[in-house]
Amino acid sequence: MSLVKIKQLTLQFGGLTAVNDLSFEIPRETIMSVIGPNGAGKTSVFNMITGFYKPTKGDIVFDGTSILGKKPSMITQMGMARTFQNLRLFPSLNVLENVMSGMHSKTKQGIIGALFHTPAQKREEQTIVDVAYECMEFVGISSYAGRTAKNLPYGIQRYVEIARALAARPKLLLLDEPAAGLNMSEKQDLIRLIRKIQRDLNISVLLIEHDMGLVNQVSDHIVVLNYGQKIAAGTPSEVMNNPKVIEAYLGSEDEAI
Ligand SMILES: Nc1ncnc2c1ncn2[C@@H]1O[C@H](COP(=O)(O)OP(=O)(O)OP(=O)(O)O)[C@@H](O)[C@H]1O
Repeated sequence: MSLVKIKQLTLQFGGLTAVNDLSFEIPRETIMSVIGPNGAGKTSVFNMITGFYKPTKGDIVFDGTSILGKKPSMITQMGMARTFQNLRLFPSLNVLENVMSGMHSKTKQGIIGALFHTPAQKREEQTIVDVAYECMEFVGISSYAGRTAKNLPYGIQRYVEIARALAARPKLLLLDEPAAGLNMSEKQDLIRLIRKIQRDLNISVLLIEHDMGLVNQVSDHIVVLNYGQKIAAGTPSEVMNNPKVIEAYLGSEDEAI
C-alpha cells in the first residue's frame, strides 16, 4: 500500500484553479519530486498535504487515513514533517533548542509535569535532548548545538530545519525547495543527505525543487505540474524526455530544464 494517495485533488482560490483534478501516489520509502514552472501549483499541493490549505475537492489518504479536515498539528502527529521554502527557525534559540522543538507534538507530560518537574518529566526531557542530538549528528550539525540559529550560515540553517523535521520521527518528510540559496558543493551534500534519510531511516521524501540537476539525481519518481494539472509522471529520464515537459519549461520565461 502506498504511503500517500492523492485523489482527484482540486484547489480553487476564488475563480483561480491552482490545482486541478490531481491524482498520484507516493510509494513507501521512496524519494519523489513535484516539479513545474512558477505558479504550477507545487506549493499548493504541499500545503494541502500538510493541512495548511483545505482542498476544494478530492481526498488525501496518508498511511490509510484521510487527512481531510485535520489540523496541521494533528497531521504532524500522524507522521508527517516539513521544511519551509523560507526558513522558519526560532532565530534567537540555539540549534539544540530548535531541533528539540521538532518533538513538541510527541511530548506526553502536561502542565503538572512541567510545574512540579516530576521524574516522568525529567525522563522525557532527557529523551528529547538525546533524540535531538541523534538528529543533529545524523545531518552533521552537532558541533553547532550551542550556536544561536540566526548567526549561522544559511546552508547550516537549512540543515537545522531538516534535523528539526527528523526529530518528529516522520514517515513522510516534505522538503520545500531545500536547495534554494545553496552553492554547488552544498547541493551535493544535500543530495547525499536526502538519500541517507530515505535509506537509513526508511522515510519517504516528497520534494519541491527548482534545481533540475538535484531533482534528477535524487528522485525515484517525478510528477510534473503545469497550470495546476499533472502533465507527466515517471522516472527522471522518462519525465525529462517527455515533450510536454520540455514545452512547459521552454514556454516559461525564467526557467530552463
Ligand atoms: N493564497 C493564495 N491566494 C490566491 N492565489 C494563490 C494563493 N496561493 C497560490 N495562489 C495561486 O495559485 C497558483 C499556484 O501557486 P503555487 O504557489 O502553488 O505554485 P508553485 O508551483 O508553488 O509556484 P512557485 O514555483 O512560484 O513557488 C498561482 O497562480 C498562485 O498565484
